[in-house]
Amino acid sequence: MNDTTTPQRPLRLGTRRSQLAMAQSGQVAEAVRRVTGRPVELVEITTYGDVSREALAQIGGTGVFVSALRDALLAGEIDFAVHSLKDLPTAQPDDLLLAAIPRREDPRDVLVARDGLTFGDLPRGARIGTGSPRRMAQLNAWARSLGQEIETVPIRGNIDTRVGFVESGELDAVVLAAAGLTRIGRIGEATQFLEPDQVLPAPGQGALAIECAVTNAPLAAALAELDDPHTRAAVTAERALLAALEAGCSAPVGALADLLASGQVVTEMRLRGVVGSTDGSTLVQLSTTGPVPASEEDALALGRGLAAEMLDKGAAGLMGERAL
Ligand SMILES: NCc1[nH]cc(CCC(=O)O)c1CC(=O)O
Repeated sequence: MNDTTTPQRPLRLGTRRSQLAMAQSGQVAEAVRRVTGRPVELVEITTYGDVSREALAQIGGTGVFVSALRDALLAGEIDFAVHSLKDLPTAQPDDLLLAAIPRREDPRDVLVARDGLTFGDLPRGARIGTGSPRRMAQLNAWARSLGQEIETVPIRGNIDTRVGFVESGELDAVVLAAAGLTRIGRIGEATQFLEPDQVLPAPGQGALAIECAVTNAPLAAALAELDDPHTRAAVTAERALLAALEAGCSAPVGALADLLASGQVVTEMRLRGVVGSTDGSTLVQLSTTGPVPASEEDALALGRGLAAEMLDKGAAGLMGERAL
């Protein structure tokens, strides 16, 4: 066990500087202190995604927020890093390990609209800000189904910036992840939680991933105490669906796995997936249920199976689109 005679050096947690990254790193740091009994210090790292003014979709690849943290891990400059799971590319590098995926926050998207409005109350021609093709596709499809007219406006920036477009009156509403607002203490500004039947979240949304080098087995073992197996199974299925569609984080793909229960007893896992054209004219939306995955392979198979059905229904033709 711990050697109590020599003081242990702090564990170094690499984090981006944004308010959201600092909030989630702070929360994980506290949990890691609890399970390891060691001090944890935050090491700030600037990523390309933080400094680039290009639209994310134009930078192209997934993981722009992630690579600088991973470089620091591999260089031994930090001991572990915390990522928003939905920002992680689906392919895991061999030399890095997702040591823990803690229990996830509410995975839903929320609307932050002026004057406390909900989606159905928005006036004709309302301008809704989002840079995400997934959100655009589903918001436009939802509006069509209600006979409503909206305009989706591509924006990016941190949470402050995006909510700021509503406060300034430039936009009628923006759509954000509930989890991000919750982590920075601003979920009270949401005017509506968007139900997954209307807007499926991004694969992995609301979940965090705690990553360390595969070579650091003692740390990986300690971090594993923070893992939530149901969250891990769910996000593994969601990300397998994304990978099998050969889509990246800027693709118009939503996915959500959840547990179905009969009384208190968890019976099955349900996986829902959607891919659509950004104008909302076409959506391929499917759902499947199966036994709660007992292994990573089972979870991968659930996601791949649904992706195959979606491809059968024409999903591939909807994936070429890029935001902006
Ligand atoms: N794409 C940016 C991003 N990455 C993670 C979150 C916060 C929510 C989460 O942890 O899933 C957000 C903000 C948002 O989508 O509103």
